[in-house]
Amino acid sequence: MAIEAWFMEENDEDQRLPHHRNPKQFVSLDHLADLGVLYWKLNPKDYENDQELKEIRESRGYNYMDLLDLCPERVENYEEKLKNFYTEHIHGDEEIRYCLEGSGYFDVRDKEDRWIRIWIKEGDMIVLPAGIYHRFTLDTGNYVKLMRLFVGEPVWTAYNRPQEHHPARKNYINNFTHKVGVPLEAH
Ligand SMILES: CSCCC(=O)C(=O)O
Ligand SMILES: [Fe+2]
Repeated sequence: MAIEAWFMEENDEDQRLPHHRNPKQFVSLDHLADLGVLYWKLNPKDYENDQELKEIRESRGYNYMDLLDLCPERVENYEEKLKNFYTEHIHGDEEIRYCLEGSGYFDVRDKEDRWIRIWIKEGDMIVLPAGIYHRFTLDTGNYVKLMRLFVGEPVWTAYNRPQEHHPARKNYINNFTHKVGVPLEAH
């Protein structure tokens, strides 16, 4: 099954809960693609020899790779990292994550500044475009193992909102939000 995403109910409940609206309001992959969010379903079992992953990495130039095993025993400053992950931010580059085990939520802002919650599970790979406001939390399963990919030397710097003057933000706005409904000839 494809990935699930939905509009979030914003309230003070535990961030690890699903935060569905009532009734549930799901978001399609097309809607995510409109925001510049890319998605692939891959086979996580033998990721070291996966031809499909290899092809994605080659075609998009993702030559850097490491693994993030998100549990207190394996991550320094675990609590602080989790807190930073859930603070709304952007990056100067794409954020590319491939879920090998466990699950978690990537929240992204849509064009009307609503939160969309994207549920990442084993085999889900997503790319968040540079400049999109986002955050991440574990779900109630409390564990995820992610592959992180990057073009060249990785830069993980997070710029917390507001960042309206950041070049990556301006670029994102130009590419993904301004041109909605405008015919191609008009550009
Ligand atoms: C746990 S990876 C996702 C968190 C995030 O947004 C980031 O690392 O910048
Ligand atoms: Fe991020």
